[in-house]
Amino acid sequence: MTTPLTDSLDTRGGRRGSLLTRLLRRPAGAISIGVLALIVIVGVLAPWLAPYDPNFVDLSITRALPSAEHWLGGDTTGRDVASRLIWGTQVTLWGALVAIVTALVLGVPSGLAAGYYGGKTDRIGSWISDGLQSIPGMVILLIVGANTGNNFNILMITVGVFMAPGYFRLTRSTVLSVRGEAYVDAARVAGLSDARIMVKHVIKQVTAPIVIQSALTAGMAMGMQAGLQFLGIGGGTTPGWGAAMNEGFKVMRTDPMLLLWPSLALGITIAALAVLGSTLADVISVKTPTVSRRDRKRIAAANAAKTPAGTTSTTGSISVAAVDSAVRLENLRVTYETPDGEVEVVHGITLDVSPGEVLGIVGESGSGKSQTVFSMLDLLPKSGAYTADAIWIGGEDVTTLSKRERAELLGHEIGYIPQEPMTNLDPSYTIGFQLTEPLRAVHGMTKAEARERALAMLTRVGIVDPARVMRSYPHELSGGMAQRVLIAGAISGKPSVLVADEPTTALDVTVQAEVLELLRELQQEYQMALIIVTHNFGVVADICDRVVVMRSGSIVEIDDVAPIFAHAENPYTRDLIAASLDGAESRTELDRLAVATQEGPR
Ligand SMILES: Nc1ncnc2c1ncn2[C@@H]1O[C@H](COP(=O)(O)OP(=O)(O)OP(=O)(O)O)[C@@H](O)[C@H]1O
Repeated sequence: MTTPLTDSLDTRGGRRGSLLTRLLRRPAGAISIGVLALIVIVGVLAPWLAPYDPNFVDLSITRALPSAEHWLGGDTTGRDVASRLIWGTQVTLWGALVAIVTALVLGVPSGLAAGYYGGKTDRIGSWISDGLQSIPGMVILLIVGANTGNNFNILMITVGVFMAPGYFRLTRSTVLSVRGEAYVDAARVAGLSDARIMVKHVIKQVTAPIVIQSALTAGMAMGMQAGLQFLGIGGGTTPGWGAAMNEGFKVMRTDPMLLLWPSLALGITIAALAVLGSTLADVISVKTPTVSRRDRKRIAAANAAKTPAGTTSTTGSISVAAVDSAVRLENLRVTYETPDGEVEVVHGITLDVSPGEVLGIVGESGSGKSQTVFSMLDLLPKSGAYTADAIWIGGEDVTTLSKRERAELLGHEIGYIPQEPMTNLDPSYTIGFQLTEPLRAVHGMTKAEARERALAMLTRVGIVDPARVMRSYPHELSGGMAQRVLIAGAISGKPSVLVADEPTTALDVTVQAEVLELLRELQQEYQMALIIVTHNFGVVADICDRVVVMRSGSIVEIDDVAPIFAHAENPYTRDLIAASLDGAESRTELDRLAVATQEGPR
């Protein structure tokens, strides 16, 4: 049976032009960009625009007033003020660029590593960053200046070093928030390497705050540079604006214009950078795509619907030989480091899944279902750890493999379908990119091959207009469509085991039935072993061959579905069945609802 598509494209939002276009639409953005563009043009074209050599002395124009030959007059030693100001633009911009590039090169990669890897990397990075911030920068600059003959470039690199902690902290905190996003875990599950995830899914989120920070940092770097030159450090023969301010300051009473021109140039540039920074912040935050309110409500309602309960005991079952199992866990234990010490949350469970079998892992919230599958996928968070006598996947004990070899199984041997489809898709990329990226990076397909496979998979999971969906962003899809997209992604690598963690919990009731039907069809078509984590015995009744019942980190019962429903041995299983089926729509009821939805007006 083919699965009809009942979800519709939600076309809210969409693209609103490039960043530059959106900036230019705002008066503050247009003015600041215009001013800065003019300053950059003056700086770059200084050799052609400046009418005189900035250091050429013509005593006849000493303290001369503005004239047709010397637009801003002459300074106290007979040099052309306009030429020095124009060359000063180039020097000031260059100094700011050196400082920003230094700060970026030091701060961003270290912030990325600290946020992404955490642990020791984070601690060391944070110590260095805090240490740098506690050192009085000006004292170090004076020492560096004294020891390098006031070398301008070295001084600006030093300024950049002291600005690096700003980038480090910004990048680290942005990465920490992105790192927890489900779509980053989804990218790992799809088999992408850390480096690729960092480049494609993390750096993109960090770019916007860094651009804003750079606009503000440029102003600060110019201010520091001018301050140093004002103190007579790092000026040399280079006529920077700060050096010009120093000279003007000395004759402020008699020739105030000599102080006014460089101060104006510096003030206008820093103000334009500050305005650009805040407009950028506005524009970028407006653009960020988000999950629609309807989908947020749906996800929140589904999460709230989960119910708790409580008991213990441990059992295991081996139905086939290890090498013949699609998956077999032997004596799996999962522990977490907590402030109160180590806590064991899965207590030595043993279970197996045969090729082509659908196994349900059922239990109340907190019973250890997710920890069990995360251990299987090697995706426990950093504070968690597992031990097992063996974990067999595809006839191989994967506990003997390295972390990297384990990661290579993801996307190839094991596919994963998450609980909340929306949060598992990166809002910054089109569906097409997110489907083709693992196919190209993990399966080595060409762009065309990956696109063809992705289109075929989308068609297979019941998406009626796959080309259009490929061009869409996640926020343009409904929850059901997003889940179909994730299913398409999970099976596109043709895994032999598919793990689905509460795949229907976040979906509308009518869509739940369709998605379960689709999973069953795909499992039979591809002859995959399907492990389905659920708290709902209704799902078990619909789709599973065998069921593992978990409670408080232990298995209380394992059996085929029919005998479990007919005469479950454990009272907890019987309670769970009663609780799940009471008030939950039966398969027939779900089918009836789905048919009514397809037939009736939408
Ligand atoms: N990061 C963590 N630190 C400490 N304990 C944790 C952590 N994550 C999970 N646990 C504990 O592990 C136990 C099992 O959690 P698990 O997520 O496997 O439950 P579950 O059965 O999948 O429930 P749910 O259906 O709510 O996801 C719970 O008691 C939970 O509190």
